Amino acid sequence: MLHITMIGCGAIGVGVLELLEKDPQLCVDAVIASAGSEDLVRQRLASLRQPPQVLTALPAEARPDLLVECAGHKAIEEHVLPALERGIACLIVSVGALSEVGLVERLEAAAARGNTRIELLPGAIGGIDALSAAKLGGLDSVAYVGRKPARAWKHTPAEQVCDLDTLSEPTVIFEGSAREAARLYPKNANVAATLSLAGLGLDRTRVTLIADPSSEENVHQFAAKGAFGGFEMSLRGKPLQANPKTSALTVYSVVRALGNHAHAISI
Ligand SMILES: NC(=O)C1=CN([C@@H]2O[C@H](COP(=O)(O)OP(=O)(O)OC[C@H]3O[C@@H](n4cnc5c(N)ncnc54)[C@H](O)[C@@H]3O)[C@@H](O)[C@H]2O)C=CC1
Ligand SMILES: O=C([O-])CC(=O)C(=O)O
Repeated sequence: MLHITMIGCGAIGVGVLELLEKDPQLCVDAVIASAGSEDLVRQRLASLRQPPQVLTALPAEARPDLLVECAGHKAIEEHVLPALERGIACLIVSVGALSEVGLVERLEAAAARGNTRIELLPGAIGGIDALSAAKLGGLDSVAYVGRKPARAWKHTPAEQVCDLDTLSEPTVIFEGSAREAARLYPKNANVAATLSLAGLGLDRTRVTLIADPSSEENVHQFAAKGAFGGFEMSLRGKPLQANPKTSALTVYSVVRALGNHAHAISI
């Protein structure tokens, strides 16, 4: 059995814990919550058969097999970097955090010192395997369009671009590089960062973000061209009820990745 510690216990975290109850080969022993939110997190976990322990940091003596981040960009600096230094393998869902200049190199250095690894999870998008394979032959262009219902852009810089409450037609709220998208939209542009890290890089991947008042789905589309040929992908994700910014597929992506570490055959 694999012993896991999870960072963050919000919409993704709770969804992952509920699904993992069905897998006897995986056990989340502890969740790391933001300081001050421990009681709220314990309430969220109360319906689980074996609720994990709630902590605010990984204890010095703890050695989980895996640490999985489902919290947000700040958790990478706060929890993932120190865990890597201690030799704990980490899975990351807040991939947009890697848009901060120098953070990729710091993560690599920490993992090297700890003799361990970091896995960036696909989350709400698919096709990362094909894109990162295509990169080996050389890519010419990768363009990504992320389209979400207007409510998913609440409390983001999109509020300075348009009035989300009265929006009547699809509106482009951002055009630019994946690095800038991930910096400005840390809860909405992780997919843009993932595609760019798998493909042409954070500065050469073009990103368009759209608020669409008539959509009920988080739609992720990308097109790639290169020596391998061409690739177009369109994924219509259902948002999680607990957080309309986040697609349900992100939960399944985390559970799949954890299962692949535990099961005899990974796919
Ligand atoms: N790669 C992908 O496709 C996607 C990635 N994400 C990332 O996942 C993150 C979490 O998503 P949700 O669960 O929907 O958000 P959420 O807001 O429902 O839950 C996040 C939880 O993490 C906790 N948290 C935040 N910072 C923390 C820290 N430093 N240490 C411990 N706990 C912390 C919060 O208190 C909250 O309970 C997002 O912020 C986003 O960065 C989200 C959707 C898709
Ligand atoms: O869950 C999604 O649809 C994608 C998302 O929020 C992100 O890319 O950060």
